[in-house]
Amino acid sequence: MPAANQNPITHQELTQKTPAGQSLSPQTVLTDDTHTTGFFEAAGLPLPQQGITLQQYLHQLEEELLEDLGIDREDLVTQLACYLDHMKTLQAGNQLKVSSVTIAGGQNKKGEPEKVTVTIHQGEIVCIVGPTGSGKSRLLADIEWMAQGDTPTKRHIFINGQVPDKSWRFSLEHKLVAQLSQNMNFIMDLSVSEFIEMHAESRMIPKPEVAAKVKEITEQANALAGEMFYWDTPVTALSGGQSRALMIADTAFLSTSPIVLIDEIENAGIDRKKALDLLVSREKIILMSTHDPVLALMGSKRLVLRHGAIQKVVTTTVQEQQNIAPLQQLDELMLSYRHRLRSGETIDEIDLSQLMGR
Ligand SMILES: Nc1ncnc2c1ncn2[C@@H]1O[C@H](COP(=O)(O)OP(=O)(O)OP(=O)(O)O)[C@@H](O)[C@H]1O
Repeated sequence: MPAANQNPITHQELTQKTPAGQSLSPQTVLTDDTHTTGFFEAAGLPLPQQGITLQQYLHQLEEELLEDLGIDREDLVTQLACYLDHMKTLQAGNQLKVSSVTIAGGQNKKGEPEKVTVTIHQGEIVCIVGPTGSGKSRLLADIEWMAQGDTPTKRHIFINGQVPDKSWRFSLEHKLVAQLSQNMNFIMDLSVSEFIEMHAESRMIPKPEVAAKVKEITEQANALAGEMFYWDTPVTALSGGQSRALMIADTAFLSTSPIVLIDEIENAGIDRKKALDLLVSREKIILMSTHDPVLALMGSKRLVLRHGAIQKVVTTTVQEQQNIAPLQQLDELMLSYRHRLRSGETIDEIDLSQLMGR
């Protein structure tokens, strides 16, 4: 049995360190349920004996061990409370199966009614198109925040046909929606692998599997981006396109969020089709704002925005799906000229023979 510590934390202090709303108290009995076990293991602490209270456990911890780990008892309680809270949120998110998202119209920028209700089902990609400033990003933001008539558009968003639970809307931990926005500026001083490890940890990925995730995500992100980056590259040194590629691979392999919102992936200069394939294979609901015809036709339908409202819902026809291939050829041709420009060549002739010969 470890020696009792000289400065036992008081009952009052312990209670103060326990965040409000958490069911952790000094008298909480530490059972061998997987969550507390996982926490103590990850922290490098001895597993508590069966039936012991949190306070008794803390008193038993050796001072030397805590010093080695660089943690004191008060921080430990705060961290355990946050960890249990996080587990609870994750479990709630995982248990919730999102089979549909419904957008119920509100009003346009002039206050006129938006007479549309659209339901998007699991596994569907829906595109959002419209002129600059027509409200595409606003629509994505409404979904992200699960608007309930409380945004400028007055839209309502329903999950599985119902008003979403308040905790999903306002909790920082709400995991229903992953957002890949246009600006992916990293401010943290982390390497690519540290960044992925941090995400893997917060997703409760078992420690032995984390290294494989880092490798897989780095490889997949590199397959989307242009110039290679490595696991030890600082995230702040990634280009805009590389950052987005990393976030896309990270979302595809680590995020459990059933809804993914993508804002103008085409501006990132990454392989758009590969990126979509990665995300779609995870059976998510995808909403993507785009100006790109190839991407727009990959969706099952597209929402056409104008003056801040959904003006029209267009279902992609079979003919349009067949038109993706020639549009992609055009795209590749443009891309080849872009590469030539980038590598300092001149463009004196345009060769359209490949297109004509299709
Ligand atoms: N229904 C609405 N009522 C009031 N304001 C709106 C409405 N829809 C959009 N807006 C506002 O209009 C502005 C332009 O919208 P937004 O940025 O969503 O356009 P966008 O289509 O994404 O543009 P871009 O293609 O340039 O990215 C924003 O300030 C947004 O909040």
